[in-house]
Amino acid sequence: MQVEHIGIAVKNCNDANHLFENLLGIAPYKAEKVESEAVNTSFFHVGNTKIELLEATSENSAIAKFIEKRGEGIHHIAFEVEDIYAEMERLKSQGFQLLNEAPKRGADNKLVCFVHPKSANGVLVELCQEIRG
Ligand SMILES: CC[C@@H](C(=O)O)C(=O)SCCNC(=O)CCNC(=O)[C@H](O)C(C)(C)COP(=O)(O)OP(=O)(O)OC[C@H]1O[C@@H](n2cnc3c(N)ncnc32)[C@H](O)[C@@H]1OP(=O)(O)O
Ligand SMILES: [Co+2]
Repeated sequence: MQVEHIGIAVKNCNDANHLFENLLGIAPYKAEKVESEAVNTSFFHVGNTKIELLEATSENSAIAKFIEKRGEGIHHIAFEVEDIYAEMERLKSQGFQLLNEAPKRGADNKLVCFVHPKSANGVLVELCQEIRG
C-alpha cells in the first residue's frame, strides 16, 4: 500500500497555494472543485505522493467543521488501493467504521471511501482507487 496523498485543511486555497509553492519550490499541478464534498482542492506532487489542499466552499463542509474545531492542519491520510470494494469489505470485517456504504467519486480521477477517525486512532483515513478506462 502506498500513501496516495495527505489532505490538509486550509482556510483559503489561494493563500495556501502561495505558501506551499514557497515551501516546496514547485507549483500545484492541478486545482479541482469537488461539489459533492463542498471543497476546492489543489494538488502538489511530492516524491511519489501528493499534498492535497482543501478549502471549504460551504459551512456544512467537513473541512469547515474541522477548521472551526481544530484549526488548519493535516485532515486525512489517503492510501491507494487496487480494489476499493475488496478493501472496504476487509476493513469492515476487521471492525473499522466506514463512512460510506459505497465508494464515491473524489478528486483527481479517484473512487474514494473514508474510515471514521474514532476507529483509526484519531486519524481520518481515505481509501482511493484510480478510475480506470
Ligand atoms: C476532494 C475529495 C476527496 C479526495 O478525493 O481526496 C477528499 O479528500 S474530501 C475531504 C473532505 N471530506 C471528508 O472528510 C469526508 C469524510 N469525513 C466525514 O464524514 C466527517 O468529517 C467526520 C469524520 C465523520 C466527522 O464529522 P462529524 O461527526 O459531523 O464532525 P464532528 O466535528 O462532530 O467530529 C466528530 C469527532 O471526530 C473528530 N474529527 C473530525 N474530523 C476529523 C479528522 N479529519 N481527523 C481526526 N478527527 C476528526 C472531531 O474532532 C470530533 O471528535 P470529538 O470532539 O473528540 O468528539
Ligand atoms: Co483526500
